[in-house]
Amino acid sequence: MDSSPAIRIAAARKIYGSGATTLTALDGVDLDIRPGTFVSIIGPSGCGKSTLLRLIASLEEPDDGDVEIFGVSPQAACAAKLVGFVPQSPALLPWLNVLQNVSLPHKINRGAEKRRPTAAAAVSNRPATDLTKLLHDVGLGEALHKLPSELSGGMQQRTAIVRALGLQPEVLLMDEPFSALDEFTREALQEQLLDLWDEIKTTVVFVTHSVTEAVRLSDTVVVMAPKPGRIVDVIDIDLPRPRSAEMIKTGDFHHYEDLIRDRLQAAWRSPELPTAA
Ligand SMILES: Nc1ncnc2c1ncn2[C@@H]1O[C@H](COP(=O)(O)OP(=O)(O)OP(=O)(O)O)[C@@H](O)[C@H]1O
Repeated sequence: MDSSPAIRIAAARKIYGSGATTLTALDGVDLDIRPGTFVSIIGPSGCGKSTLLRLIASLEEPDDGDVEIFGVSPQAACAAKLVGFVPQSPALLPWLNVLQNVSLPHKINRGAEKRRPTAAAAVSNRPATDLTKLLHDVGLGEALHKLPSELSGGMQQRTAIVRALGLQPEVLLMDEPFSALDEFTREALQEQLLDLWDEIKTTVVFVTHSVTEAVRLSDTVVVMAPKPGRIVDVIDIDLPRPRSAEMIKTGDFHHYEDLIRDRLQAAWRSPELPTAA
């Protein structure tokens, strides 16, 4: 079996500003993510989680080190629509209804499949996405023809997730997608995301501040620390799937929550490291 990673990050470094205002947002970040796994990134505010996601999404370039997606640069992977992105706020087009919003990327990116690198084409080979079915699966069957202004925050975020999945990205990047939602909506969306992921089995990189969310969703939780932004722990979550809301109450689940909280506290307390200018 091919064990090449879906995402390979090697010695990545990202610096903002210059002179007295230099800030090392990421330093010495190494991370390999296996295809089809669900990886969460957690860490104190300002530790570089979003920056890391932006490097993978080719929205930023590292100042040093390498990022590869299925063996090609993030730019090439994005051109081939290998990468889907769900931002913190759903950013739907207000004049299009739900179905039109989720169909739009598909319409403007016909032919992207042909630009897929061989490594990704080998793992994809999926039938075309039935967007209407996906919308029904996430409980938006009654809302297909509604405008974003007629939707709740949770419905808008579900629309954004289906939109990102429409092009069948091999890598789905999610930057705190549920952070603005109440706890019950958040739990419901976690469940729907897990159901979708179970069906689609894409590689997911998910930024969150919630320990419970990270444990429930992930195969692996990456813990980061600030100053400079760096990875301090990579914890595999060895819990069976499917992970129902009931599992959150079990001792095994609490064990992982406690472990990650301990590592996060250590990350908060970790001393600032000197970085090469
Ligand atoms: N475009 C930019 N210009 C200058 N500094 C930036 C820029 N983007 C991020 N930073 C800084 O880089 C550091 C890492 O930011 P980043 O947004 O990646 O952190 P984060 O872990 O995602 O934070 P949060 O959890 O608060 O969203 C922060 O100190 C931030 O102020």
